[in-house]
Order: sequence, then C-alpha cells, then structure tokens
Amino acid sequence: MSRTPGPSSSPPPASLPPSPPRPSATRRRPDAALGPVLTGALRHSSVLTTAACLFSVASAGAAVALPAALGHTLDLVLDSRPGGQAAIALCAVLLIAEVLLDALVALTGGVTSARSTAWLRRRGIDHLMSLAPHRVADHFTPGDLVTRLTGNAADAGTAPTTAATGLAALITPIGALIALALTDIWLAAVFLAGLPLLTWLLRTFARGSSDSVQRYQRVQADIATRLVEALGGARTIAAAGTERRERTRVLAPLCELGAQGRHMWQIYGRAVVGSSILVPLLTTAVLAVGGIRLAHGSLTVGELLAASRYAALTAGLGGVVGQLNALVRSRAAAHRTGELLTLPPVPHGSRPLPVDGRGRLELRAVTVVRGGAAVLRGVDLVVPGGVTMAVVGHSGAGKSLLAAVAGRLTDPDSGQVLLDGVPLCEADPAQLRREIGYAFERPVLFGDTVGAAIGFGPYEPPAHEIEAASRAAGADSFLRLLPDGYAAPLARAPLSGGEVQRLGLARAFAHAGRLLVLDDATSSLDSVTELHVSRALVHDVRTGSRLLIAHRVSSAARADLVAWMEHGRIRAVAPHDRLWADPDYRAVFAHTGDEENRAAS
Ligand SMILES: Nc1ncnc2c1ncn2[C@@H]1O[C@H](COP(=O)(O)OP(=O)(O)OP(=O)(O)O)[C@@H](O)[C@H]1O
Repeated sequence: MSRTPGPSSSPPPASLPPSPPRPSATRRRPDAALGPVLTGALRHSSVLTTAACLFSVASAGAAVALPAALGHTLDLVLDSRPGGQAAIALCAVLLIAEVLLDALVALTGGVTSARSTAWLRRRGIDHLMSLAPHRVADHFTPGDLVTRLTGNAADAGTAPTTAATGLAALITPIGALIALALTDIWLAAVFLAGLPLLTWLLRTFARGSSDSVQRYQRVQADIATRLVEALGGARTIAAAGTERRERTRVLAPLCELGAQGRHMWQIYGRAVVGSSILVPLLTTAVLAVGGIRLAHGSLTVGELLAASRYAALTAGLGGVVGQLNALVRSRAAAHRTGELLTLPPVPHGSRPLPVDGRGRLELRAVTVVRGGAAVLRGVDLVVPGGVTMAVVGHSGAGKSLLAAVAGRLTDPDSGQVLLDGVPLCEADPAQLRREIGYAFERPVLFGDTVGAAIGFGPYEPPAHEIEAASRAAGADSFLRLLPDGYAAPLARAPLSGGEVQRLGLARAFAHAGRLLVLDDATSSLDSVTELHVSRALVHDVRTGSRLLIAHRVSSAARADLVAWMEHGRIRAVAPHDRLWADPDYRAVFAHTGDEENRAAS
C-alpha cells in the first residue's frame, strides 16, 4: 500500500537466458515474435488480469482519496467542528480498503502470472513438437530452447500482471497531481516545474535498460547452450581430459554477462539516484510553498497535510521506473519466447491411407537441400509393398536423409513422397505415425522402465506384444537378467550401446506398421544377433515394406532389393547378387571384413 516515492522495488537484471546462436529466427520482425506471446498470455488470463487491473485501480483510487480525507479530518478536529468522527471512520475505511485491495492485487497478479507462464510453456512446447526437427536445430540450440521455454517464459508470463498493475502505478501519481492542483494550483505548478526532469529520467532508463536486458538474456542463453553441449559430450570430454578447457569454454561469456549485468545496474542505479534526489527536492519545494501559502491563509493545516501526501504520491511517478523495468524484462523475454512460435509448423492433411495398402513407398524427383547444397538430388525410387529394400552407399551419400524423407521426419524441398499412393504431406499424421515405424542407430529411450521404453510410441502395446518385439530384437535375454526384468527402472538399467540399440529395435517392432525404416539400426549388433534379428523381421514382425539403411554386405544380401546411392542420387536398384558383379558396388563395402565379403559373394 505504501507508495513511496522514487524508483522502487524490483531489481533490474533479468533472471533468464538464451541466445541467438543460429540465424534467421532471431532476425524476424520483433513484433511478429512479440504479438502472439503477449496477446495470447493476455487472452488466456483475461478475467484474472481484468480483476488485478480493477483491484489496483481501486487501490489507487483509495490511495488518492486518503490524503484529502485525512486533511479534511484534521481541519474538522482542529476547528472542533462536527462530523469529526465520521471523517475518522472514512479515513479508516479508505486505509483498510487500500490494504485489502493491495492484497487482492498481489493474489490475482500472482495467479495471473503463474497461469500465463503455464500457458506460454504449454504453447511453446506444443509448437516445438509441431516443428520439423531439422528446422528447430537450424535456429536454436537445445540450451537456448530450454531457456526460452523456462526462464524467458516465466518472465514473459508476468507481462499481463505488470501491465495491469502498471496502469495503477500511473493512476496514483497522476490522480495525486490532479488532487494537488485541486488543493492548490500553485503547489501543482511547483511540482510540474520539476516534471520534465523526471520524465527525462524515466525515458533514459527505459531506452537504456531495454537494450541491456536483451543482451543480458542472450548471453545467459549462450552459457546455457554451451553447458548443454558439455553435458551431452561429458564422456568425450572426460576421455580427452579437457575438463578445464571445457569449463573455460562454457564460462567464457561470463565476462560479457558481468559487463551487461553491471551496465543494467548502472542504468538502474542512475535512475534510482536521480529520482532519489529529485523526488525529495520536489516534495520539499511543494511543502515550502505550501508553508508560505498556509502563512498567507490560502491553505488550511489539513490541506497542507493533504498537499504534502499528494506531493509524495505524485513523486511516486519515479516508482514507475521499477514497473518499467519489469515491463522491459518481460517484453524482452516475450520476444525470445515468441521467436520460437514464429517458426511455421509442419503442415498436415487428413487423408487416410488405403486400408489394404501393403506399404508401397514411392519417391518422385525428391530433392533435399541442407546447408545451401542439394543432399538428395531428384531421387526417384519405388519400394513395392511388402518388399525389403536395403539402401547402401558410401558415407555421406544421403542414406539417412532418404530414410528421414521416407517416413516424413523431414519434407523434401521439391518432389513428392507417397505411401500407398497418398502423399505424406496430405496424410493424417496420427495414422502416419501408426503405420511407419522407425529404429535408429543411436536410439534415445523414453519411459520409466525398460518395458515402457519399448512400449513408447503412438499407442501402448500390451505386455505380451512388448515381450514378443523384445524377443525379435534379441533384447529379451538380457532384459530378463535384470533384477526387475521388464519393470527395471530405465535410468538405472546398465545397458551397453548394442543393448540400447536392441531396445530401439524392439520399440520399432512393437509398433511396426506397413512401413518399417531401420536407419543403420543393427550396426552395433554382432553378426549372430543381426542374423537373428533379420530372420525375426521376416517371421515375427508385422509384414510390410522395410527400408534398411545398411553398411554390411550381409544385410544387403538378405534384402529383396538394394538401392545403391551415390552423391545424393540413386545409382542402381537391383538385387544384391546382380550388383555384386560391379567393382564400384563392392567398393561400398570395402570397410567390412574379407570374411563377410567372401560369404556374401
Ligand atoms: N542439417 C544438415 N545441414 C547440413 N548438411 C547436412 C544436414 N544433414 C545432412 N547433411 C549432409 O548431408 C549429407 C548426407 O547425410 P546422410 O546422413 O544422409 O549421409 P549417410 O549416407 O547416411 O552417411 P553415413 O553412412 O555416414 O551415415 C552429408 O554430407 C551431411 O553432411
């Protein structure tokens, strides 16, 4: 309730991060990023924001009315006029109302901020999940994203409350100035004389601190990005013995962070010092002139008392500095969170796949550009329904990208991909995820238990299907040795690289649809296990087409057809036996052992 003059309360620096590490998203028009966040947060908490606004305006009204009531009461008491008791009661009511309203502002404001923040985080994460993974990676690092969706979202979530209470922060001094003028026009004139200086102080603060806060948040994000990278590469760093160097790298932006932090404090400090000098000077000047006016009989004692309170409240305009600071911070944070929302989501259609489709995959003139260069160049390829096709080629030929395009993990820059005659971009996304299974070379496992990690997918398969998939992937034997079997906590299960890969395979088998894409998903398996998996794939997993990115001759030899890729193009499609006669084809497998090559030939 106390509206003390001078810049106040909230500390200047922003508390959260991220950075601009990757290009374009951060170069969009600021308003394009800001609009959806601020309007969305406001719309989402409109009732509470309106309540907070009304309470704070009412509280400001009580604050402005109180000095007049006090002054009037004092005059009544001093002159022994009737009505003193009623006036005292009115003062008490105004005082209590102000306290209660302030409490309500704090309550509704807190809830509004919490709800807006929760909405922003949900919206941000939903949007993130709707984006193409490579597009996200092009624009944001993981650390940057985390800070945008946590700290920045929390700061941005305070915007509605700050704006609502900011209105009251303006009403109080402006109302007090009007009341001062009504009490005595000369006193208001004295105050107005100093107003240009106060206005200049506020404008300088707002301008300087906005830049500084944005830079501070970016540097914080940079540190978060480096930290996430270091955590991801912890084993490599330990093996290389470069912990000290890494520590230095992660903390390198700290100097700039400190500089930006100091700069913010300097701007804030200058504003505080400026208004701390100006405000008492103005108040004192008003009091001095008020004293003269009292001596001349132009003011009563009660009016002087009211005038002194109004001068203090009017000078509370300096307190807007704190409010401005909070607004600047939440605006900068909203801008950072909003940049994520400006990335266009992957468009989807709703066409169903034909019920009797067998997983015929067709790529028509598919071109994919990465880093400014075409990585897949006009690829035409047909995987007939029910056929297993191995994709082979030298490292960097574009095999993984082809696998990503096949299951719509990324869209081609030109050309079309069709599953059972339906262009993937027109297909119902939920059905697409049920009908296309993926296993990767280095799968990431999700779930509380190892069983849940296998069941993780668009639907939860029953336990017996999870176990059957696990057997097919050669994972059942080692899972049963775990103390709790399939219920063993994933985080504490001691899994080798090959075992993780088998769990990834089991996950894909458990959700196998009409198309199964195995992107180098058996690379860590020994030959015996790989043979077991290949057989299980034919006999124990739902039938459909398979696209296998393969490096081993044995995998290519077992496939019905081989697509041989070279420099982003299909060089040939034929059974392995037929291609083997070509020395260039054999050179693709030059890295595999002679024994395996002999066996395959
Ligand atoms: N996001 C990207 N930005 C730039 N270049 C990319 C990107 N993704 C892939 N590439 C490039 O595309 C090429 C093909 O990559 P891809 O992973 O498909 O090769 P690959 O045939 O699967 O190789 P490997 O057998 O080594 O896994 C590589 O030269 C790679 O550097």
